[in-house]
Amino acid sequence: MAVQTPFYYYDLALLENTLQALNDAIPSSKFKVHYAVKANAEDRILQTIQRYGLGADCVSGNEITKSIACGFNPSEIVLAGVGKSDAELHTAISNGIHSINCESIEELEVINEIAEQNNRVANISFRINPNVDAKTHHKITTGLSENKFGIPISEVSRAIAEIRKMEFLSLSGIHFHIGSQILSMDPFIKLCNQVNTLLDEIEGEGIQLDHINVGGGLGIDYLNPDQNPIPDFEKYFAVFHEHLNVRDGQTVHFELGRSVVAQCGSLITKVLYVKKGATKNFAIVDAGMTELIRPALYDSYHEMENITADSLLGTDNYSVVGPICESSDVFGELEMPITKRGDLIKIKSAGAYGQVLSSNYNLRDSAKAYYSDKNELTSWVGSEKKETSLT
Ligand SMILES: Cc1ncc(COP(=O)(O)O)c(C=O)c1O
Ligand SMILES: N[C@@H](CCCC[NH3+])C(=O)O
Repeated sequence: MAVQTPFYYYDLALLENTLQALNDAIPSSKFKVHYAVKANAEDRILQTIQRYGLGADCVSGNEITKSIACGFNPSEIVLAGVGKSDAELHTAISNGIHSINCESIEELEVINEIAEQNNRVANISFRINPNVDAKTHHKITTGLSENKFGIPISEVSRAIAEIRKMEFLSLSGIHFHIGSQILSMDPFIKLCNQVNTLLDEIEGEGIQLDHINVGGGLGIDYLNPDQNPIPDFEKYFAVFHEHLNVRDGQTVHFELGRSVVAQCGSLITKVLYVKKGATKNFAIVDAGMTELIRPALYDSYHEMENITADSLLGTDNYSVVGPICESSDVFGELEMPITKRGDLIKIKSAGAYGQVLSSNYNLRDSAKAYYSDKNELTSWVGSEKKETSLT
């Protein structure tokens, strides 16, 4: 079978185990998880997640349309985004999604107009910027005052005054998202404390909210993906169960992306050349920042493994680089079994913010996705090389 490298490989059994672990860890019937579609929007991934009862957190009109096509009920879809276009708002409102996370007072008037055109009342959550430091990479921090996201806490009263004037809007919740790849629970505890104070204030204005959306952000173990394939959902949910003062009748929404899908995906790439450089060996592979941009964008670490090398031949150090015409097109440096042209390298933890962030820069072809429940691929790897497992 002709299989073109590079390709994404998704372990659906691991995805299902992760979803089961997530559901088992939910401590309260008031908790509802919406999967952040931006992390991976492959049909089969979305369909699997939908089967486990999660809702969808979208950031574009196309994500809403795709989520509905993959089986999500519009009443379990939320939309966020600092710059929603009129067309995207039409998509959200005409489909009757659960709520729109409004990120500025300026946006309210536009949403109100579009709701009126659709002759519907739109449920609004205020996305509030809590100025909580997520203590993660600065490029994926979203809840600090300097970030573009959300309404500043100091503006909440004004936002309430404005929404009261809008005939086609109903304030049903508040929303937060402080950042991504968060491993310490401290920022989430700080967030809970901020939310509690704000809930008191909002209730002081005579408003009862039906949901509190605390966003996503739970991190994964990029350093030990094989040992820790499933994040500690129990510890994460316990923080909110313990620290959030949820009122009777209120639900708590979560928007988890990375923690659901990162570990089930890998990028499989073939070694084109092993080149002896002046100071190091380069393993030049056929995947690049076009298939996985995280190392180039955030200097992020992804574990790699030569899955076809003969381990008896010894090891050497390699800088694994892609073919793209950019010096940042580097996946990392590591010691691997002696590597040669034609070997396959598995770049792990690529299921989140991998394929969705791919591009055709340098006019490259788009890499395809394969899934573990089709054994065509395992036999392909086996016939190309020696018997090896992708999982
Ligand atoms: C508003 C919002 N919700 C949810 C997520 C998902 O975050 P994560 O993949 O870290 O769980 C993001 C991305 O950071 C986001 O911007
Ligand atoms: N793209 C980022 C996460 C951003 C999340 C979206 N707000 C990453 O790969 O880590």
